Amino acid sequence: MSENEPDRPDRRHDRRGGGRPERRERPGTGRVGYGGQARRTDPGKRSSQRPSERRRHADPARSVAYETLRAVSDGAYANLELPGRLRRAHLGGRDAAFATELVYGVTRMRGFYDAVLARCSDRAPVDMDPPVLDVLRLGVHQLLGMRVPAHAAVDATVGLTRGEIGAGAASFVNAVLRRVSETPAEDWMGLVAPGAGRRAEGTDDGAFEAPTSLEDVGVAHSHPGWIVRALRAALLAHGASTPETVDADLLDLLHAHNVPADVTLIARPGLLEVEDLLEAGASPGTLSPYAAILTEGGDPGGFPAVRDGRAAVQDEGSQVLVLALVEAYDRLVAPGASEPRWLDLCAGPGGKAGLLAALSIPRGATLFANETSEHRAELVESAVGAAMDAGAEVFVGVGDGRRIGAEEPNSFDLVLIDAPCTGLGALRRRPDARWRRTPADVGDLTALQEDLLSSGLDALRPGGVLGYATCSPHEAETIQVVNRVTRGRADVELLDAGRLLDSISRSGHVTAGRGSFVQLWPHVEGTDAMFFAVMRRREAPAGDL
Ligand SMILES: C[S@@+](CC[C@H](N)C(=O)[O-])C[C@H]1O[C@@H](n2cnc3c(N)ncnc32)[C@H](O)[C@@H]1O
Repeated sequence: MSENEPDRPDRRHDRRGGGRPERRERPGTGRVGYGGQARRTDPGKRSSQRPSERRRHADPARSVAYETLRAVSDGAYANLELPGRLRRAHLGGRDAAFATELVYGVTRMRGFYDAVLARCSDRAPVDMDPPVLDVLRLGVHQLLGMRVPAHAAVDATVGLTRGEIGAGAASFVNAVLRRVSETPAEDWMGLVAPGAGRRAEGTDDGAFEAPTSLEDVGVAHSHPGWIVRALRAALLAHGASTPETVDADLLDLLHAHNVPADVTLIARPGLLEVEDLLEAGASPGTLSPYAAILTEGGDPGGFPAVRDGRAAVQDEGSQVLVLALVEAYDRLVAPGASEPRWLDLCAGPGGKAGLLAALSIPRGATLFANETSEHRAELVESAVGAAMDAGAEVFVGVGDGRRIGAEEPNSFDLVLIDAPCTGLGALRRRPDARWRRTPADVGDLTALQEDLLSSGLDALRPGGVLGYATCSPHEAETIQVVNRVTRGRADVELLDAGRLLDSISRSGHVTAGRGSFVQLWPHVEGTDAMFFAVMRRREAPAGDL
């Protein structure tokens, strides 16, 4: 076994923590002073190597992980930053997988790891030098999240520190990580978050201990407290939980955010048969008839159809909301439509536009894909390329979607608004979003979302259908936006999005639809937490119907 390999196959974050462990010695009684010698370390665990023999430099995988985390701390996006760094360091195979696990593991669990570090140092994580904090988090992830053997995790992280930061920091990191390693991984949760409650994996029969503190729930599952509270409220608001079940459901949801999601592909309808992906080793999806799931970390780039755009990476939640909207169009609009025009108001980077473009071909519709960012509009152009080669008529434009309703009123038979949002529904795939977002973002985004929805409704032809979607379940961005905008409009009716979802889903019945809205959940449907509502512009003012 290489030193990079965990000694247990399961690298997942252990959801069962939170129960009170039997106490041995209380960590934190021997905290490590910063920038100097450890005040207390177990002499029996000291390295037997002389300093001159100790590792001076990190291996390339850890270096790439460290540099990526530094970039993320400075505002970069992990998913955009890491691939280029892996390429430039010529890392592939197991080393690339190891670096990826380090980056995403630390990004997911750093809230919990910081609570552990706070017990092992006399300096709070927020007061540490950011580079030192990043290496410490890398070390803690190896110790607690990956179960890399303690000596390998500590020595390699100290070598990384010595090479990247300096000898003084290396001795501090050495002392703190040794302190962390003195307590078994499974005990840490109960120590730093005793009120987090407990939910045993795969059971709902009594193996649940209710949390007594939402702050501790956030620490244990590494989510900021405001997100924990917002998600709990969202579970209730969307009817996914009752007051009796909400705490157990919340723990399941937060746990799901910390488990890496499988990559899901879509075989774009009319361009590729989903069977072609299944024959190449993918598994069928659970909701979308066009979904193919790559389990075991399959590489989408290995599929020629992904490379040429007949297939794409797309979560099933995103697939089904487009399919449900087009189902509404087929039932209510298509029979009377001539030269239909479709609008994707917020199209970048183009995942849903790619699906809409494929679906527009047999329906003879022209798709206008609008995006406010020039760069993201370029990505839309490439996403719709394969459908255009197959005959789709697509125009990509750069503009502010808030103005289209006034500039082109009553013009489109179908409008999709996949609104800019907090992304709290996609934390499995974008773990850095939980640390980037703030409660203030919610207010800014809901104002924009309301303006976009009003504009999209104005752009809709009477009789046309509109889908409003977010990859966030936050009540303010979902139910409240739709209710506030539609309340004042007698010309708009909400359609039963749940029934539309049922009619296009593989099983024919999905519990996610309640009333007019659909809210999917990672811990229930296994998708991102997409919300969508479908509405129709009435043919005539309500009084004349
Ligand atoms: C959730 S993303 C859309 C994802 C896209 N539908 C897809 O499936 O790939 C929201 C997009 O809205 C864009 N956006 C933000 N403000 C906008 C505005 N005022 N008008 C149009 N697009 C906007 C953002 O740049 C972002 O690309």
